[in-house]
Amino acid sequence: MKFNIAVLAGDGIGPEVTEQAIKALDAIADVFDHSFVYTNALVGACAIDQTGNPLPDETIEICKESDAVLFGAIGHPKYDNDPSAKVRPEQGLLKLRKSLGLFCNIRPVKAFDRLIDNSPLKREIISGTDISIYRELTGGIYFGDKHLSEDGQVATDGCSYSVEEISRITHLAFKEAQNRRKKITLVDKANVLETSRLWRKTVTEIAKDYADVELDFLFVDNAAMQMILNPSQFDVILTENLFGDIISDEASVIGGSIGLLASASVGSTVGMFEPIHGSFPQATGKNIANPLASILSAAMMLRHLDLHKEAAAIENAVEKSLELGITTGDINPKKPFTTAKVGDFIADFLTHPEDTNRNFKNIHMGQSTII
Ligand SMILES: NC(=O)C1=CN([C@@H]2O[C@H](COP(=O)(O)OP(=O)(O)OC[C@H]3O[C@@H](n4cnc5c(N)ncnc54)[C@H](O)[C@@H]3O)[C@@H](O)[C@H]2O)C=CC1
Ligand SMILES: CC(C)CC(=O)C(=O)O
Ligand SMILES: [Mg+2]
Repeated sequence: MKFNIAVLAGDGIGPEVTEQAIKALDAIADVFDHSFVYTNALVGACAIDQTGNPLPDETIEICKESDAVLFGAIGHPKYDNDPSAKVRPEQGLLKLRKSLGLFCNIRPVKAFDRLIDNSPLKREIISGTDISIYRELTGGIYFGDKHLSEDGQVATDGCSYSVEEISRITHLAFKEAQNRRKKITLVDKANVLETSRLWRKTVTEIAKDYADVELDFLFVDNAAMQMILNPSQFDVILTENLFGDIISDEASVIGGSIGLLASASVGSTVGMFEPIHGSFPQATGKNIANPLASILSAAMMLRHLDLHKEAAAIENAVEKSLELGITTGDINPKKPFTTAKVGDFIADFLTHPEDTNRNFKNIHMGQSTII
């Protein structure tokens, strides 16, 4: 089958990790006789540099006309270090999510068996952890009215949620829980925030339609602690935009590195598939960033396109790279492989899964493998 994929590689390590995901997709196309047609488009700091706009209209059009969007990362220190910058790369990502109606961001968090001892958390604490975080993505404080007083002394960010915004992601989260261990934890701050109280009320109402799913509530401060103390208690976590952003970076410690955490952003139109990490500016161009989050995001994209065998093949290849230690320095500091070599291994394993000797030979060929 033929699929049109919009590729928004973005800034920093975005292009390097996205290139590895495309190697994996090309290998899948070979093995399963598909055709992926890629259209590159600008977003973020590189889009500002070239057009003055972090999200050119053309990018939105390309995404809307595609079957799926593969996103890298955006962000650049020249904006992070300039609080008065009027145009920022992050505005491009937020507007993109809004324009494509991507209200639901799904972030799976797993303790990979092979990596359990890489986590700073104890084996007995993280063992068996398998969480699906449902983060609301197009509402809340990231999208509220912003204001800075004329004298620059007071800044305001508004946070609002409607019943409709809460309901649509809540239904998706309950359906996911029905296919998993049938438990949802709503993470909020309902002891303080009006928006959180609306979340509790709305989610409690909707829960009546899903009698087989257990619903519980946790304040976000306690949830942050529970994520470290006892993460395997969680099945599906449902939460608003800001809390989901923070708690999922925290949860990445369980897997051993944020460089492993993939995500799917879905909603009313085309889906977008993106690692949860940012542009990791310190690593730009160094060939050291972990590409597995991007590769696993491509696997989530394939699942969304109903290509389940293909997605499983990528996940299996990632497991193999972890098993053999063909991984970057964040999880393999003693003998790190480069970003590109990890991508080469995954692609080669996908096309020749029975021939580990060949896979090894391929990644040891050419320029030095180990940094
Ligand atoms: N979705 C996106 O495009 C996001 C963009 N950002 C932007 O990225 C820029 C940098 O932000 P930071 O807060 O430093 O977050 P970041 O996620 O880029 O990096 C934080 C730390 O995570 C680790 N890390 C991240 N990606 C990794 C990878 N692939 N392999 C190995 N280690 C990895 C590194 O230790 C890094 O110092 C900022 O401009 C920010 O606004 C931040 C988060 C998400
Ligand atoms: C840069 C933000 C807009 C995005 C972010 O941190 C995220 O989606 O995880
Ligand atoms: Mg984030």
